[in-house]
Amino acid sequence: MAPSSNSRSAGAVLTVEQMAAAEHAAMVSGVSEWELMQRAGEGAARWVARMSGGRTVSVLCGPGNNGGDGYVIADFLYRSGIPVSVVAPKPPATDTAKKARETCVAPISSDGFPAAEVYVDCLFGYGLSRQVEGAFATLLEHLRDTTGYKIAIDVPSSIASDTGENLGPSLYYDLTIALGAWKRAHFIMPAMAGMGVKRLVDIGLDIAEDAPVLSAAPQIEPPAPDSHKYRRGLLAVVAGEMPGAPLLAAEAAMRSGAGYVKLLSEHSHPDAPAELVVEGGDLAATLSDERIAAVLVGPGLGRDAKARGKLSAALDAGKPILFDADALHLLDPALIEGGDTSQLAVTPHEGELAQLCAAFSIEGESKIERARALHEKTGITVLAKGPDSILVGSKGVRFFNRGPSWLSAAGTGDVLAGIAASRIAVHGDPQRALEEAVWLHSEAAHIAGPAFTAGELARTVNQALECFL
Ligand SMILES: NC(=O)C1=CN([C@@H]2O[C@H](COP(=O)(O)OP(=O)(O)OC[C@H]3O[C@@H](n4cnc5c(N)ncnc54)[C@H](O)[C@@H]3O)[C@@H](O)[C@H]2O)[C@@H](O)CC1
Ligand SMILES: [K+]
Repeated sequence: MAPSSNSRSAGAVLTVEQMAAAEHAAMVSGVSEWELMQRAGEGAARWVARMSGGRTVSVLCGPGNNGGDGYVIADFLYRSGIPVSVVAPKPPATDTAKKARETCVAPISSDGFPAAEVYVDCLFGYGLSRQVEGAFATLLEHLRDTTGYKIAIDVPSSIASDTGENLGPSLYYDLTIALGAWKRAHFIMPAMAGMGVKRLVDIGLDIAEDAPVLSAAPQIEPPAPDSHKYRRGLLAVVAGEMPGAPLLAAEAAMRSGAGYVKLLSEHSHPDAPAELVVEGGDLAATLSDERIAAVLVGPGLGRDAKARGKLSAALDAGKPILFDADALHLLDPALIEGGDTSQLAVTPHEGELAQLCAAFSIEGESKIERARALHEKTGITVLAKGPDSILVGSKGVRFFNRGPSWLSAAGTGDVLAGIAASRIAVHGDPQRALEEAVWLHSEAAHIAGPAFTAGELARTVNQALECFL
């Protein structure tokens, strides 16, 4: 029953089409759908058994193979001595689910909603294709209103796997057990917020290595023993009209690994910390310093002709650049034409991503499609940030788990930009830097506790670094 050891499904985040193709490939290679369902059902049942701790379990089964998994789970639990029953408003519609029901020794009823302490939702998986109605909707409403421990198998039964769209009664689960591979909905808001803890059951699928994946925690290298401030990375933060945002970014950057952070500004900054070097003068001349390893431009920049001139000077310097905030409203095809875009990165939120897509004539139905199209058209590494961040670069697509919701505060985007730019200055790899930045930002928020300010968050990043050394 155990999947083969050369399974390559770990971390992949698939569409329904990719999932069906992976399962089809397994069947072509000689693994039957029944065998896959056994692996999925038994793997999920082991989690359910562990979480139920002897409490009564009710399994809700739908007509497709998600329901089939439900019968396998119920059968496994029953044979393990756990008190379990099944509710299935309709009989199975697939041969494999029929076989699972015929094999299941747990008691099965077609109506009612049994009182239980643990509920396992197997009404619909990635085959959900329309609004949930009738008896299935009634079951989900009961499930929503009960106080029991709720487990979704593969995906919550009213959530569309590719888009995260809600197609029925909306409810919160304590645990969601993905089967074979993650689906996009597992990392799309607001669907992700209703899934509770997420776990993945490997069923031995062989998945293309370039498939999008869930980001794994980075390993951050401490400075080499012979490091000095320039070798550790000199970051230039280009300031503009508003002083606060670049200062926040610089505060975070100083605590994210760069050996030296300079604020390039024509204003005086009496509030700047003593460790931050503030440098005026001609921007193009200053940026020509070959010791500068990376440039951050955008926070507090402004959006007028002068700001555009600064953007242009930064691009002419030919360094790795991170563009954020106002810079994302100024970037266009003419500005980047002829440059090496592989060393450029952007960190747009939803609105800024829409702005970039308009500027670069890009269409896409979802955030991932827009981010991917922007990267493919420009070569720029794109972190579409938010509670459901998606990173697209030359190494492919990375999804992330949700960070603390306390991050929804003014200035936290400037902190993220500072961290990411600092990491670029350290090693020069924009995709790796952005991935590290998402983790550091999120971990810093955990450390900072509730209701932190952006400044407090920026001053916590060095503590977050310690978690990844
Ligand atoms: N195909 C495979 O090889 C495997 C599939 N597995 C399971 O199979 C699931 C996918 O199975 P299916 O493709 O059969 O799909 P589902 O079980 O998700 O449900 C699809 C069935 O429900 C019907 N349906 C869709 N939306 C409906 C709605 N709103 N109201 C009423 N009926 C609706 C469809 O017509 C179809 O009969 C996965 O999520 C996973 O749980 C696992 O057993 C692993 C192996
Ligand atoms: K389900």
